[in-house]
Amino acid sequence: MEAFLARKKPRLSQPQARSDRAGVTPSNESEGASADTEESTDIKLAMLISLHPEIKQDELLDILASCDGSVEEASSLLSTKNSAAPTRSKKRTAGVSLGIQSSLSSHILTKSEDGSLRPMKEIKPLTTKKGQTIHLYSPEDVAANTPCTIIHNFLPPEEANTLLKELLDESEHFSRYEFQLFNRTVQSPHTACVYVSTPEEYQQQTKEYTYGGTYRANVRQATPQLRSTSRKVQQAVNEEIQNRIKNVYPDGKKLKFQSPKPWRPNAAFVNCYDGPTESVGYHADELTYLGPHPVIGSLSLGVEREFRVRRIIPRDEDEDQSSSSSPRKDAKSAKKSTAHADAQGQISIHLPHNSLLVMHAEMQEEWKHAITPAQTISPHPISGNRRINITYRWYRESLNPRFTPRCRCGTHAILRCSQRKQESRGRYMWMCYAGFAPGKQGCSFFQWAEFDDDGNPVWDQKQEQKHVESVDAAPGLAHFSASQSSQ
Ligand SMILES: O=C(O)CCC(=O)C(=O)O
Ligand SMILES: [Fe+2]
Repeated sequence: MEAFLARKKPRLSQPQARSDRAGVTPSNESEGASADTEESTDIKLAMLISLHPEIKQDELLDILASCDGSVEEASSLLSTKNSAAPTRSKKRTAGVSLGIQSSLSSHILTKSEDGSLRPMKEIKPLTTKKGQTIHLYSPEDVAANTPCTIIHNFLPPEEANTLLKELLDESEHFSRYEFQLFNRTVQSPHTACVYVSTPEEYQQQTKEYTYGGTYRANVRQATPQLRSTSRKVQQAVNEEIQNRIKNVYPDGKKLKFQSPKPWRPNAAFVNCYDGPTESVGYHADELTYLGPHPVIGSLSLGVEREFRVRRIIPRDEDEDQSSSSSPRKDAKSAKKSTAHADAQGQISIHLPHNSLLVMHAEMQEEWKHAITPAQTISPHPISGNRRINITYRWYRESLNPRFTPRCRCGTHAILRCSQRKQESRGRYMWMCYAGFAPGKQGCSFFQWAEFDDDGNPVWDQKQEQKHVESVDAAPGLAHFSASQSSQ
C-alpha cells in the first residue's frame, strides 16, 4: 500500500460504479435526489482487490488507471487476461514479508520513499500533504491531529488474550459482506459478524434493521467476554468524551447534534482481517441508527495494523486553481490549493494489540477511515496473521427502524450527511439504498433529515404519529451493560 500511497494517484475522472459494504457509507456521497456515482480510488481499488485477490495491488492500480477509473472495464479486462494466463495461487503473498512488531510511542514518524521511517523535526502542528502519510503512535499525537483518542494496553493483558482467543474461535462463523457492483455481487475484503445482547435482539437485527439496503444475515449473541469488556469500554469512552468536550470543543460544549446522554453501547461489530492483504476501504460508518455525530469505541486485538484517516474535502475546494489571472487571485488560490493539498494527505494511526481507539463525534461526518492492506505485518503470538477488531456502537432508540422513513421501493431509507457540496455541507438526508444491495432495485427516494440539538429526529406530523403509536409497542435494543446484570 505504501508504494501506492507514495505515488501520485492517477486522476480517475470518469464517474463509474458505487458500492457499499453493509453498515458503512461509501467514500463519496451523493447530494440531493440524484445519486452521484463517483467512487474514490481506494474504494475502486478495494473492489478490484476483492474481485481479483490473486493480482498485485500496484498492477491493479495501473490497470484501473488505464481503464480511466472504470472498475467494470478493469475487471473484465483482468478476467479475460486471467483466463488466458496460467493460474496463480489464490492467496496473494507476493510483495508481503513478515517483520518484527515494534511498539513505538511518543514519536511521530514519516515514511520516506524508500520505506524507512524518519522522525519529523517539527512535532506540532502536523500538516499532511497530498500523497504523504504521517504516522502517529502516541496518544498525545493522535488526540492533537485526528478526531480520535487512543488508549494503549487497555485491558489487563490476560483479559485481552482471553477475549482475542474467544473471538478467534467465533471468527469461524464470520462471513463477508456482499454488495452489488453493476450486475455482479462483490464481497468485502475481510470477514465480520454483529453481536447483540439477547435472542430477541437477534430477531430484530436480522428482521428489522437493515445495512446498506439489506437485512443482516450474520448476527450472534454477545459472548461473556464481549459483554464484560463492553462495560469497561463504556466507562473509558464516556471519560474520553468528557475530556474531548472540555479540552477540544468550542466553549467546552458538546457538538450540535451530539447526544448529551452517557454513551451506552448496544451493538458490537466484530471484524477479522486474516493476513496483510485483508482490509476495509475508505468509508464513514452508516449513520442510519447511530444518528448524527455518533461516538464509536473500537478495540484492536492481535496483529498491529494501520488505521488510516483523512478529511472529507468539499467538492468546491476540489477544483484546479491554476487558471487565476491576478496576483491577488494567485495568492488566494495558492492558499486554497495548499489547504486542499494538506487536507488531502493521510494520517496513519498504528493500532497495536489491546488498544482502544475512540472515534469522536466529529469523525463520521467529517472524516473517512480505512484499514489499508499492509506490506509487512508482525505475527501475533496468539492470532498469527489475524487481527480482530470490535467496534462498540450505540444505536439510538429514537432511530429505531420502526420510526425511520421507508423509501418508495419499501426498504428502509438510510441516513447520510452531505459533505461534498459546500452549500449543503453538514445537512442530513434520508435516501434509498436498495440499489446497492444484491438482487434489489433502488428508487430515487430523498428527504432532508431534521434533528434537534441533541440529535433526536424531528419528524413530520405523519411520522410523529407513527412514533407516538409505536413507542411502547416493541422493545428496543438492550444496552450490554443493562443485560449484564441478568447474566
Ligand atoms: O478494523 C477497524 O479498525 C475498523 C473497522 C471499521 O471501520 C468498521 O467496522 O466500520
Ligand atoms: Fe468503519
